Amino acid sequence: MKVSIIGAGLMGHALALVFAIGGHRVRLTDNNPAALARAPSLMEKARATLDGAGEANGLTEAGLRERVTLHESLAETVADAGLVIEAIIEKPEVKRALFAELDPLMPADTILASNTSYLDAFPLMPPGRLKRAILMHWYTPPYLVDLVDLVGSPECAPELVEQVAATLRAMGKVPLVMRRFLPGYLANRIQSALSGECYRLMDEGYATPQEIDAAIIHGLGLRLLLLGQMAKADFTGLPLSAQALANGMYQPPPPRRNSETLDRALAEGHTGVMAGRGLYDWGGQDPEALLAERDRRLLALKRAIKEIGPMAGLEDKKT
Ligand SMILES: NC(=O)C1=CN([C@@H]2O[C@H](COP(=O)(O)OP(=O)(O)OC[C@H]3O[C@@H](n4cnc5c(N)ncnc54)[C@H](O)[C@@H]3O)[C@@H](O)[C@H]2O)C=CC1
Ligand SMILES: O=C(O)[C@@H](O)C(=O)[C@H](O)[C@@H](O)CO
Repeated sequence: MKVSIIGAGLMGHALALVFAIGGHRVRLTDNNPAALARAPSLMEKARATLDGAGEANGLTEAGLRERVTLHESLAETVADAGLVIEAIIEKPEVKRALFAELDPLMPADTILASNTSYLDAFPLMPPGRLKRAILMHWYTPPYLVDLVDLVGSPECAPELVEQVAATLRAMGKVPLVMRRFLPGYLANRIQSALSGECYRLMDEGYATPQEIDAAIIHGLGLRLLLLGQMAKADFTGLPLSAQALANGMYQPPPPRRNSETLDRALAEGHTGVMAGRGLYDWGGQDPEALLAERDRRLLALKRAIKEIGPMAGLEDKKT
């Protein structure tokens, strides 16, 4: 399939690699030339890491350069595209403007997808595109995290969503088709609840980022990988779960649209790994080296999980 990706940032470049590994031809664009220019190095670094673990599906460096081409022109990027994936900044009006710009440039039967984390992108799209419009939300890094949230627009036939899901399964991904739009899908909603509590704990001085992550890594993480949260409740015993709810001792933080901890970090330019510092100080380590180290460890963990097999979730793994 001819796949066009708009946005070559943290997600866009990685999605281009995912589809190239899946055997598709990819055209990638970005309205920031520097971001577009950086994409090949980021993709090759990740490809080499995957290849080192036998997870690149035989895609060579030369093959990557051949399968993923960079384009400055939006028209060139989406000409005769079967699937266009929008992976630009999470700002509704910027997405709306892009969809309007794309509309006359794409073939009538192109499937238009958005990688939005939370937005209802369908009202941002031209009405004539909605019959073939979906939300296709990936998790970073998408070449390692297999979950892909899929939501068809209210006008999109379920058969088309299933066709996209089948394409993703053929790429080894795990599409989770939602019956209707819900901001944040499943995993992002759970992650948002978790993040909301983490920001409260930091903002109110209860914990540092390192303490929070230690609690998750040494407390919650192991069981989540094997049982998720619902099967874990079964092992805990549902009476306790119900009693804990009834006791009402845990009150989630009131919904807020900012975090002082995040605001302070951003004000100091600490935007994350790509800037060398976020909530952690990464000691000026090369971002691409950090991403590669993350990927190497995730690959080893993913292999172990696959060998052990989860005891919960959609497939019958309760062995
Ligand atoms: N960062 C993450 O972990 C994840 C992000 N997402 C979603 O994916 C989308 C992209 O996120 P990131 O890759 O993190 O952002 P990013 O900021 O790393 O990349 C966005 C790219 O889009 C480009 N761009 C902005 N406006 C454009 C336009 N009009 N035309 C062409 N290019 C344009 C920017 O130059 C930038 O390079 C967002 O909707 C985000 O919510 C989804 C899953 C995970
Ligand atoms: O974690 C991910 O990769 C995805 O859930 C995302 O959409 C983004 O990280 C988002 O949750 C950030 O708020």
